[in-house]
Amino acid sequence: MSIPLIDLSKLTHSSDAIRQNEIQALDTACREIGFFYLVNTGISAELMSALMREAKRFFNQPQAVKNAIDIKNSINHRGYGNIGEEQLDEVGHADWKETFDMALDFPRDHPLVAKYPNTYGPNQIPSDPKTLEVLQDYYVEAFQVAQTLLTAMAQALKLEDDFFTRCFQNHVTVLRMIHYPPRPVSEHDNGAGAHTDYGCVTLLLQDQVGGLQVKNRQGEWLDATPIDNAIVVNIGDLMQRWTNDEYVSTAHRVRASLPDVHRYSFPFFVEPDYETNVECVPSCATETTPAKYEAILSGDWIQSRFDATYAYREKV
Ligand SMILES: O=C(O)CCC(=O)C(=O)O
Ligand SMILES: [Fe+2]
Repeated sequence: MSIPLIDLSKLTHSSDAIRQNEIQALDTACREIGFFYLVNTGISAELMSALMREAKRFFNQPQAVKNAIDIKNSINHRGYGNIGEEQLDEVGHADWKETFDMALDFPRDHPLVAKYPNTYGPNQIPSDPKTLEVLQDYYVEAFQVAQTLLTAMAQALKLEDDFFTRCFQNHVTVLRMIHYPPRPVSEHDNGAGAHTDYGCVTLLLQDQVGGLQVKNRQGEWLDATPIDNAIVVNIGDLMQRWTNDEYVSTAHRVRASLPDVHRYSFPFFVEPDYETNVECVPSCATETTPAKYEAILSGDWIQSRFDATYAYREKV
């Protein structure tokens, strides 16, 4: 089985036949592999390359400048993460990558910050205003893509159109920049260890270097070879739980960079409001397959995954 391709523009097409056909293809992809390429996203090639350019500039700054916004100083997980700070595969080795995370910025006096200080709060921002502007523009456009996708998924699952999107009033969607620098020769070869994502869906923009691999149901690692201007989408654990395991959250990893190659990627982790009650969607439970999981608040789930340092276990 290979990684299917979905055309976002067809998911909202005025022709019923074209739209239904694409929603069906999306549904099949979510059930069978939990990964697909998304094309015609509406995000301009210019914005994608601007993001790539700003990431290079950001990570190329002196270490002290990046450390000034170290994620370790943010209780709500925003800012810069140095090489070795994250290990996605508990049986492997720390990931050879540096990161930057941002989400919606909530002022410290916002009631949600008082209630959930580890989830909501201010960003730690890059000092260059151009970098921030591009990150914010991309965040807005990627979020539009996410809303279209989540609407189509609701339609595929025979739910109200806004079943998922209405849970994004105070959402905690994270835009991450990742830099996989050239690495010294070592027997420890992961760029990012095998893991599943813990949120709803992830939209990943990657450069042309390659290295992302997806484990299919046969247990084979497939290369998610870069396609120009396409975004790689995958289902996360929260969506798998929400759909009673109908939609699958699939293990993936990034092979180590080559000794002289830099790789950049931009996951957009789409995660609903903390207080979203995640319980089996009505169309995914039947008499023969009743709901498998207790209802849980989305934020409690995400936090439990954060807290279990090495919990990003490969499941497939
Ligand atoms: O860099 C990539 O291609 C994938 C990164 C990833 O899977 C993650 O950060 O969850
Ligand atoms: Fe991932």
